[in-house]
Amino acid sequence: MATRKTRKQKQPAPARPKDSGRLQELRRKIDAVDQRLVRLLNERAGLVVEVGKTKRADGTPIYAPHREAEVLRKVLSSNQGPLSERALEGIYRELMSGSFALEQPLRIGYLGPPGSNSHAAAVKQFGSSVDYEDLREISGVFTEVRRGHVNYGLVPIENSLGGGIVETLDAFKANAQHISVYGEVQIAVHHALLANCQPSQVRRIHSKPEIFQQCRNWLSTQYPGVELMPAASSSRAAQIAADECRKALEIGAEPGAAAIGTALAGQLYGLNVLFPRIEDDPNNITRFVIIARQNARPTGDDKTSLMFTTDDKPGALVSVLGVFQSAGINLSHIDKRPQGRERWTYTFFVDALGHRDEPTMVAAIEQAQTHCRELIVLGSYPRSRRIL
Ligand SMILES: C=C(O[C@@H]1C=C(C(=O)O)C=C[C@H]1O)C(=O)O
Repeated sequence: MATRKTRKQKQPAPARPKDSGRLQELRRKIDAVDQRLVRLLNERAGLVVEVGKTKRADGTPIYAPHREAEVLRKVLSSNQGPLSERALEGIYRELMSGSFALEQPLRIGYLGPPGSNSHAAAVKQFGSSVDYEDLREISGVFTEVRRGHVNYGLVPIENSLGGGIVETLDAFKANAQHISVYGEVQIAVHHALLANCQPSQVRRIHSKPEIFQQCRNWLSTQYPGVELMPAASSSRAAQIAADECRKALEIGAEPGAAAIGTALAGQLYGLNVLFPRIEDDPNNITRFVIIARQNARPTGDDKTSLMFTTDDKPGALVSVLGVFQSAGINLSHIDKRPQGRERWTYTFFVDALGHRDEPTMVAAIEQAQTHCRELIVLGSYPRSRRIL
């Protein structure tokens, strides 16, 4: 008996709508513009190579935040659209990242492992043409910058909801003589609950203590009795939770471990997003500082970070702050940490608007010093007004 072959009828491929003549013409024009853009980008790159030679000859730092601020200001002010400022800034940041590779490859240290908020901030600031080194502790970022193993470091300094990041402030106390604040970066931060179980099975949540703080209301409503486990970073927390889940599954137990971190950390370490955006404030912003072994030049719109310990007498702090008030210098940030040697004495951290080379700032710092046991200028750097 002849078997009937069920031959699949070859279906004709669905007809792709033909690009209209208008679309083809527009794309031809885009291709021509791209050719011109590539030539122009390489003309710019050729100049950057020359800048790099000059810098290497006279020892000028490769990364120049004052110049980047100027480039961005000029570019954005000449933009007449329809490209948005955000899009243009993104393109220029990546372009300037490419410049580093042409001048001298840069190595940036951040609080890792990959997938942390520090990682996101570093990539937004320095782009994809630099090398990154993920470090395990904030203090490690300071050490590696100090030792010259990385050119620059990026560390969180404060969060709009939770306030100062104590490890960073303490690391400044330990390294102030050797490290400068060289720049600042602000990023919008979103936290996700990451796990490999059902929401009702979560028993333990790992994260950085500051992140628990930023999700405090959400956690107390959704997970009142759950164990909160501190980790060095949110991405480290995701690694730990993923390991615990794996081990629980191996012995047939319920995987009750979760982490609060970025959705990217979930992807990297194999955890699902149970709940996205669990931060109590949807406009949650973290400010990071770039640390270096050199000082940044003035741009006309700068900040100066100061660290000081006052004399132990009534009104000492008011006297220091009063100096800046009298000089008409605005203060944008104040924080404090226990000084460490004597009980109930504090080290204060203040950001003042202006550059340390400006005469009014020079005079104010000199005057403030007379009210302090010790005052150290941590650095002056371009003020960042944008949230990346
Ligand atoms: C080219 C330079 O080096 C770097 C790259 C820049 C650029 O591509 O425009 C700007 C500042 C520097 O961080 C420079 O200093 O001018």
